Amino acid sequence: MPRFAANLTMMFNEHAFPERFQAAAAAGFPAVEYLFPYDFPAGLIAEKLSAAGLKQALFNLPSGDWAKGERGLAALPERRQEFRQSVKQAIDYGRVIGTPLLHMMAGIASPDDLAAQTAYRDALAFAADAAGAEGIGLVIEPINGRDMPGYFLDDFDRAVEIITGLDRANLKLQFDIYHRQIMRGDVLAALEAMMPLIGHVQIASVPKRNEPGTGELDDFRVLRELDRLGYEGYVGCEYRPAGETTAGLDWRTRI
Ligand SMILES: O=C(O)C(=O)[C@@H](O)CO
Ligand SMILES: [Mg+2]
Repeated sequence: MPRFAANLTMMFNEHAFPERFQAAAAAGFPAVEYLFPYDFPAGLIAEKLSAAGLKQALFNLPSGDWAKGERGLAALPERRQEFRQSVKQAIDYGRVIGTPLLHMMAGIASPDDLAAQTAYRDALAFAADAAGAEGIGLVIEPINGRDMPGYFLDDFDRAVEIITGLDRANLKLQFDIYHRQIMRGDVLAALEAMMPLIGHVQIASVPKRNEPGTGELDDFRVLRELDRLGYEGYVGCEYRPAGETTAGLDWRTRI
């Protein structure tokens, strides 16, 4: 059975963010992930984690002005300085919170734009090296264009090619089963082929992004396949509960 991390951005929204840690632990999760910790002091997040007896699985680098539609800075050449500052901020937080992984979002840019391609590869190498110096891994995640129109990293094969090309031991793929099913399907074959490069996995049902087991894919079969393939990381539960979070958690007993 995979080890699950509750995604506190999507789950336990019945509580204010700082109270979600305790709620996730009470619901039996050993670990948590979320998009951004930056609205709170890193020390407070570390206290909440430790008081709840939780491990941190991952969080994202600052990704620009989310409310205005920004989804990362890495592929935006004109934001290079800000991007580099964001790497520093994420690593400062990561050190205090104790995260093993950071997710670097690419931004809204055309994948065919040569300047964006160069900026992205440069940003990725910079962030991987800076995180690696602190013993932290870096992941990148292909995201489907229906949820995130115009997102630069919109293809799994391209992500694999970029990761392989940069050849950094701490640079891996964030394989979100929900995005893969929407973009390409063929989930089991892709997991097997990409497993050596996978640093983090996330799951939600397709198409509604609710609890696993409520959509078109046999999510439980996919989760058992992760075990068979020897995946040892966390599986982030990055789904929107259909109702109250704890009321929908019985899917974990059906794997
Ligand atoms: O949307 C997702 O999927 C994620 O994993 C986020 O980190 C980025 O929005
Ligand atoms: Mg995801």
